[in-house]
Amino acid sequence: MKYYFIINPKSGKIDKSRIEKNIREACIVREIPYEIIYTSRKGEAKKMASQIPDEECVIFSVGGDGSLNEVLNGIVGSKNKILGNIPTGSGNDFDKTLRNFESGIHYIDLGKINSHYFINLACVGLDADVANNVSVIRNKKWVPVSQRYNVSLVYTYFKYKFKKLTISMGETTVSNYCTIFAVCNGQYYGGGFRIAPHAILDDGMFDIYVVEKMSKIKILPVLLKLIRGKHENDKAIKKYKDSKITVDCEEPYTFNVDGEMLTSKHFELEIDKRAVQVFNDRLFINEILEK
Ligand SMILES: Nc1ncnc2c1ncn2[C@@H]1O[C@H](COP(=O)(O)OP(=O)(O)OP(=O)(O)O)[C@@H](O)[C@H]1O
Repeated sequence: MKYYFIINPKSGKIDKSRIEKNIREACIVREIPYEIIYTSRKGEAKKMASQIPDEECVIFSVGGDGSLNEVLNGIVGSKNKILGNIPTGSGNDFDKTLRNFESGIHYIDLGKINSHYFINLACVGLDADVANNVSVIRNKKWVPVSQRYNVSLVYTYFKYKFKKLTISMGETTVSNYCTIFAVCNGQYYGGGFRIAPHAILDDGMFDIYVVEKMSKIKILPVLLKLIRGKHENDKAIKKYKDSKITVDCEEPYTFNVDGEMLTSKHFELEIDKRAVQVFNDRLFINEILEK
């Protein structure tokens, strides 16, 4: 079976020439036919993945969660293309859940938001704005790469404006101004916050976390608990499990979807059960990431 590697040279800080050398060595030792392709701009990974012949193969995203999302959206629907991930991005949140899954090739669930697929998490509210504003902070050359998320957190905390959402799932409707709304397939977001410690990649359900409007002073302890992974029993945090959700907003609102932005006034989210095969041979992945 052939392996394809789609490398985002701009992801994270890992030296991609070393990764390329490790890929070549790992494939040659195993006598696996392979091809390496580099992206030159945003959006290209999806196109490249969709243009690969629909024959049994593994297509690896070599990058962060944004690149993985692009490759996923390029292969979804194919019965032959298996999704692989060599996590060389800054956050790599999806891999933090996948790496605890059994080694091998597995069918896992996907989330769908309007017509866009996601593998890890879709969120809207303060936490999503922090992730979305990282792209604003990225342009400020005086902010070190390691501090982008923290600077975005402070910037977003002061600028955040609550917006009203109507969230419908099963018998439940939540209609209020929103602090946090996270729809999780994976467990981690924001470069390592374990928002959904009980989320399972193949259970056919989203783990859903909602924090309604509260004063900005009261948000701080909730955020601190979230950062420390101690938020599960906080009364301000409501938890649900469902496979279908609709969200309506009075004005356009921007979801963060696997690290990418999606703006609309109406969102339909649903689980596509066991919709993609993922490659999780940890020996192979770790060999490529080795120094
Ligand atoms: N050659 C390229 N030049 C510029 N941007 C690219 C290129 N290839 C892909 N991109 C875009 O770069 C963005 C960030 O990539 P990615 O998410 O893989 O890395 P990251 O931000 O370092 O990691 P993470 O999302 O895990 O924090 C994505 O939106 C992707 O579409």
